[in-house]
Amino acid sequence: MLSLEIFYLIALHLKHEASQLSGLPEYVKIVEVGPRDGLQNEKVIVPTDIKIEFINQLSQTGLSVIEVTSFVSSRWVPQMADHAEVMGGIHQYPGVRYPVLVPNLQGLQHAVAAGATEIAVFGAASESFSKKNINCSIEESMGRFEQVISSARHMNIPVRGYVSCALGCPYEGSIMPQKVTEVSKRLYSMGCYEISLGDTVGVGTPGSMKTMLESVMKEIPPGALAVHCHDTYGQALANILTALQMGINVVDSAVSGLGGCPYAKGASGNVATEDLIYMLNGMGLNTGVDLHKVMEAGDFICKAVNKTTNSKVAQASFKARLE
Ligand SMILES: CC(C)(COP(=O)([O-])OP(=O)([O-])OC[C@H]1O[C@@H](n2cnc3c(N)ncnc32)[C@H](O)[C@@H]1OP(=O)([O-])[O-])[C@@H](O)C(=O)NCCC(=O)NCCSC(=O)C[C@@](C)(O)CC(=O)[O-]
Repeated sequence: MLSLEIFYLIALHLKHEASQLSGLPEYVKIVEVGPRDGLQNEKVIVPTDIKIEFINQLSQTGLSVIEVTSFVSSRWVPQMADHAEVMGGIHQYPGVRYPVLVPNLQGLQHAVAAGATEIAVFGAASESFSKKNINCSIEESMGRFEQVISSARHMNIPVRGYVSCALGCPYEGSIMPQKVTEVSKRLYSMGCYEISLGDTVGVGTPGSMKTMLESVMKEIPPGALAVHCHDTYGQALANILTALQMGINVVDSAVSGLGGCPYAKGASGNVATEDLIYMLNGMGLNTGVDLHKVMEAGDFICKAVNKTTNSKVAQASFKARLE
């Protein structure tokens, strides 16, 4: 029988077993995307006060970046229609940044009016996905992002850039690493401080991750890259470890493994933040995030949306508590 104490002793033991893997960063920054990516795909509209409470709980876990909502069309993503209320309603804790997704100038204006001080634009390495997700070609999206990034820079608003379908597309299948590199390079050249490479459908493996990163890193330093792995095929942690070994130290994740893009059918949630922290703790890598508090926030949102957690760590801990 595995008691809760034993569960934590194992976690602690793993933590003290300092990393024998070479080339890993000492600190890994986690970008929590649960309130945005995690909830955007939920069919039932989550009440605004639940979203606010969820974000406030996450803010007290040690996370330094929490992506809170997206200023997209509510006709396209109804779940994010309360973006202004969420942005205005959360308690902004010192030391925590609260970026929001913005697809165009209209989104930027609304985000700024609601109090956002950091944004992310989101492009894709797949032509079909770009059309399905933001209703324009890659080339058109680059024109829009140029306007958004230039306006944001005038307001001293840092901009992150996403590149979806970095390891595969739900409509086109495999995507050439050169295409991922080209789109990433353009966003980086426009002024994005960081490029988050999204395995939108979660089809990548450590092999394809390595090949893709080798290509992208010819143009962008690892310090300006992040990975964003959905876990559809159970490869997310292995893919993340590959990225860490290649010098990347920013990883996106969602509490309880919530998430998915409404325009990427068949994709499951993001890598669970709890599972990511457990792995990093076990390798002796610092995140500054309290696993227990993250599990509590995960428990809160899962109960609120009537879901079972996708986090293996949360499941194991819950089971241990029952025994
Ligand atoms: C980009 C658009 C708006 C184009 O949508 P469109 O229909 O082509 O827009 P439009 O410019 O033709 O305007 C049509 C209407 O939309 C309105 N509109 C126009 N812009 C906005 C805005 N910003 N906010 C609110 N409303 C807006 C505009 O005012 C107008 O309203 P109307 O006159 O008909 O009443 C639409 O396609 C859209 O909102 N797409 C967002 C899709 C989305 O949010 N997907 C999920 C996020 S991406 C993701 O999850 C992947 C990621 C980032 O996690 C990484 C990974 O996993 O790979």
